[in-house]
Amino acid sequence: MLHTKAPQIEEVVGEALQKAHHLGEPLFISIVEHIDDQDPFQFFETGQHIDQHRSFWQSAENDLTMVGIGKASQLYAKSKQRFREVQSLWTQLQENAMVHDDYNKKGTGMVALGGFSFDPEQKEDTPWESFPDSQLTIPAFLLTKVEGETYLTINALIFPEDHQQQIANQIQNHRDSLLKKGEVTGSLPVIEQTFEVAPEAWKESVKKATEDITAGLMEKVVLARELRITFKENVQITAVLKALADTQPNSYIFCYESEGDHFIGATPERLAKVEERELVSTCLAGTVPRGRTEEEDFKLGEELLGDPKNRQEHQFVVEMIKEAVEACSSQVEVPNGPVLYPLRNLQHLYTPVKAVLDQGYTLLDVIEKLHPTPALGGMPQQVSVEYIRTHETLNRGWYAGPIGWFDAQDNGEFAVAIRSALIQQKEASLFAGCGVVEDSDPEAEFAETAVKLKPMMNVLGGSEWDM
Ligand SMILES: C=C(O[C@@H]1C=C(C(=O)O)C=C[C@H]1O)C(=O)O
Ligand SMILES: [Mg+2]
Repeated sequence: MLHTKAPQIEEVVGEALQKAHHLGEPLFISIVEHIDDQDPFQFFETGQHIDQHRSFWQSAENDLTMVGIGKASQLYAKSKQRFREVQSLWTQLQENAMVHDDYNKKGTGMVALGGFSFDPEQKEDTPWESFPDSQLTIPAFLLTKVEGETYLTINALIFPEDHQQQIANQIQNHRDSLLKKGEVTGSLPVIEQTFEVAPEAWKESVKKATEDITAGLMEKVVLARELRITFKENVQITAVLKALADTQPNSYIFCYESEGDHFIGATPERLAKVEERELVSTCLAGTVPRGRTEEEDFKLGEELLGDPKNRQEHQFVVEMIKEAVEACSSQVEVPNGPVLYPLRNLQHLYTPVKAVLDQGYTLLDVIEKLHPTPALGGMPQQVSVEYIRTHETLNRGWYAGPIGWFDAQDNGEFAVAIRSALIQQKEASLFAGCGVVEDSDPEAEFAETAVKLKPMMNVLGGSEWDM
């Protein structure tokens, strides 16, 4: 990879064309510029006129926002080896790339954004036809807000037969229209109908799972259920996204647009983050609602910390993550017990795991080892995933799968896509699951999933909705 100063787009395209001719194959170009402050939601909104393939990511710590418009290239892999395949496609793409970047900030330049489905062995497509087993996009235009500064990356794949002027003009025009100032004006949707998919059968399945656990089949399994909504009109996605960001602190705000469908959510759960080889993973499992008063809130939190059933749910996650992290890193630090992680509608048990990633491993290697953790699959991993495949009637698609990004400097972060919805024009499917252990009570687990649906319901016109 070649690093030089950011020159005129036309010059870069010309230079890339010459090289592409010489090589007889396409060449990837990436140009990073420092720009004036730009509203990411407006950028996302304007981007729909350029390509209906967009992505949005805001970290839970709110220190990194990225908005991708269009696709300069994509990484796909279908097999069980999908994480490795994506990694090797990524390495290949970087070999033939010309990068013009004066800043070298994380999340700028060549960045891949996207995700993976929960279970690549799930045969059913509906309703996830637009979201393949893995889809990572290197956007044509990427807005990055990091360390209080704003950057725009232009990425393009230049083919030997391309026309210099035409390509340069097109890039320049799109760039200029994306950076025009304006307001996001859309409104939140109005619900026509909500439909809870088979609640009684779901409670039965929780009961059956507790029996199977008692019989020794496994120790924990996460079972999810679905809520379907129809709206009066097509959902205005930017308004929903902005409302999520406004109402869900301490959460990753994400949206992936693929062939007109949107997968959107506000998840609190980090899977793994790597920055300059420092690895952080997170154990998040065990749940109670927030209290209506400060007193009630405190009481609920204390009860959660002392509750054996929730502690057990959590402990399985800690054990598995610790083992997976130890397999690829050193100096692993795990606190002795969990603390509370407060969200707007619920509070969880939280244990961070820190380590230094060993040479030779990448973020995707870590994701491969971790996914799915017992927070989304169960314990043991293989048995619980198969149990979900056979007993859960919904198709998880990207729900509970790893979503995130990585850049060419091996920085990156993945979260698990919970507290989320698949939105298809006037329809939405919301998903929520819970960790079932031996002492789980079906009614209580049902109530827990209802609270987990709240963050999405509240921004989808369901503010009156209560369990
Ligand atoms: C599966 C979900 O959440 C997971 C299950 C939790 C639990 O059962 O206590 C808590 C956090 C997540 O690990 C979901 O929100 O859909
Ligand atoms: Mg739970």
